Amino acid sequence: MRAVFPEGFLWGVATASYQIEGADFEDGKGPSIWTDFSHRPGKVNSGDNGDVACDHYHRFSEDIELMKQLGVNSYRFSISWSRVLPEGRGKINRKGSDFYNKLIDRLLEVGIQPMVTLYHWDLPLELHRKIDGWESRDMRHYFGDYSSLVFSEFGDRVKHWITLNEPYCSSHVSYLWGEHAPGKRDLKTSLTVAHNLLLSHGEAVRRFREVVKDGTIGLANVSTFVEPATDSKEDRWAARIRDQFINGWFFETPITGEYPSELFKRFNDAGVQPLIEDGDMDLISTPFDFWGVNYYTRNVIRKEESSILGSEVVQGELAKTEMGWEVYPEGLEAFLYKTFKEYGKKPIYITENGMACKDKLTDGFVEDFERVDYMKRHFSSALSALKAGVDLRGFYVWSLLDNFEWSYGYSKRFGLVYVDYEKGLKRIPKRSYYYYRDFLERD
Ligand SMILES: CO[C@H](O)c1c[n+]2c([nH]1)[C@H](O)[C@@H](O)[C@H](O)[C@H]2CO
Repeated sequence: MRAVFPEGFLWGVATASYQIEGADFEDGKGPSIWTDFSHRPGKVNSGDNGDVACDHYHRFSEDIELMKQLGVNSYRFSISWSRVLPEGRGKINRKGSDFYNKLIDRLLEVGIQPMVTLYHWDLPLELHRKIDGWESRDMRHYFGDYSSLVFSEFGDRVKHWITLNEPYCSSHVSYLWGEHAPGKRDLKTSLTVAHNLLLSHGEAVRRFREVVKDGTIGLANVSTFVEPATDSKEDRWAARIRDQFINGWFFETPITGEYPSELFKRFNDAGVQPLIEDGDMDLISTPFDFWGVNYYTRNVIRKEESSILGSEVVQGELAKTEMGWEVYPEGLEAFLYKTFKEYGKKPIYITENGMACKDKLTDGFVEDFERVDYMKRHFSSALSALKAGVDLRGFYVWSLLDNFEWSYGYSKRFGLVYVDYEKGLKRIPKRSYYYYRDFLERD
C-alpha cells in the first residue's frame, strides 16, 4: 500500500526524551519536572522513573540501526531542554548538545530525516521552582531563548520542527487532572498554563523565522475524535463543547487568534478564563507551517451538567487497547479532514499513532497481531484522507521502543520493538516491526 502514498511522504517512528533517554543525572544534565514527579511516592505506577528508561542516551547507535533496518525515512524525537540548558536558561551544557549532534549526524548518515520536538513535557525543574514554570507569563521568553539556541545549534541539519507536544497534556493532564508533572488540580491555573504554552509556541515560531530560513515548524496536538453518545440535542451540544476543550482550544486558537467562543464564555462566566493581555492573541496566532496530529482514539460524550464542561466521557462499545482506548481508525480520517478543512488548510503530519498491547515474550518473540491490525487499519484511514484531498505529508508510529509511559511507568508497551527491562534492556523487534518493515519495503 505504500506505493499509493505520495513521493516524499515521510514514514517514521516517534519517541520523546524523558521516555527513552535515561542518563537523567549524567553529563551535566539538569533535573526536569518529571525527574521530581517520578520520584514522588504514588505518582508513577510501581514507583517507576526515567532515570535509566531505555538507556537510549548510550544506545542511540543501536536504536538508529533498528530504524535503518526498519526502513523508515524519518524519526521524530524530542530534545531534553534540561540536557542542553541544565537550569532552563543561561549556559549551554556542551555534553548535552553533543549528544544531539551525534544523534542527528548519525540519522542523516543513514538517510533518516529528523523531526525534532522542542518540548515534550520535561520542563527544567529550576524554572518550575524559580518562576513557577508554565504558570508564569515569563516562560515565553525562556522558551524563546531555548528555542533560538537549539535552532542555532541544529537548524543547519534539522528542517522539520515541532514547538510543543500536546499543550493539552502539559496543561490539563498536568494542572487540572493532576496525573502528570507537576500534578496540580485547578482549572483556572490549567487555563493560565495553556495560555502561556500557546504564547510560548508563538514566540518559538517567531524565533524560528529569524534563525532557520529553509525549514518548517508546526504544533503537535492531542487529536481525539469526539462524538455524542446519542443523537439528542443535549449530547450533540455536550460533544461540541468537549471538542472545543480537547481539540479546538489548541487547534482553533492558533489559527483564529481567538479561543473557541462558546467554551470561553462558560469559563468566563465561571471566572476561570485566562488573563489575556494586549498582543497575546497576535503572538499565539503567529503563522506556522504544519499541524502535527497525534491520533489514538475517540471519546464518546454525553451531557452532564454538574461538570463545568457540561459533559462526561462514556465507555464506547468498540474493542479497546491496554490503555482502555477504543480502536477507531474511522476517527482518524474524519479528524484529518476536519483539521485540514477548518484549521487553515495546512499540511498535516500524523506525528503519533499506535497502541498499547499485552505484549508477552513467548520463545523470545512477541506476536503482537493486534498492533499489526491497528496499524493496517490506521494506514488505510490515512490513505482515505489523502484521497479525500487532505495534504497529508507523513505518518509517525508511536513508538519505536517500549518506553516510560508517564504515570503508567513501564507497565504499558507501545513499541514496535520490545524492551526487556528484566534482561539488560535488550531490544527485540515484534511482529509489528516486521510488518512495518515489509510495508515500507513493498512498492
Ligand atoms: C490520547 O492520547 C494522547 O494523544 C497521547 C498518547 N501518547 C501521547 N499523547 C504522548 O505524546 C506520548 O508521550 C505517549 O507516550 C503516547 C501514548 O500514550
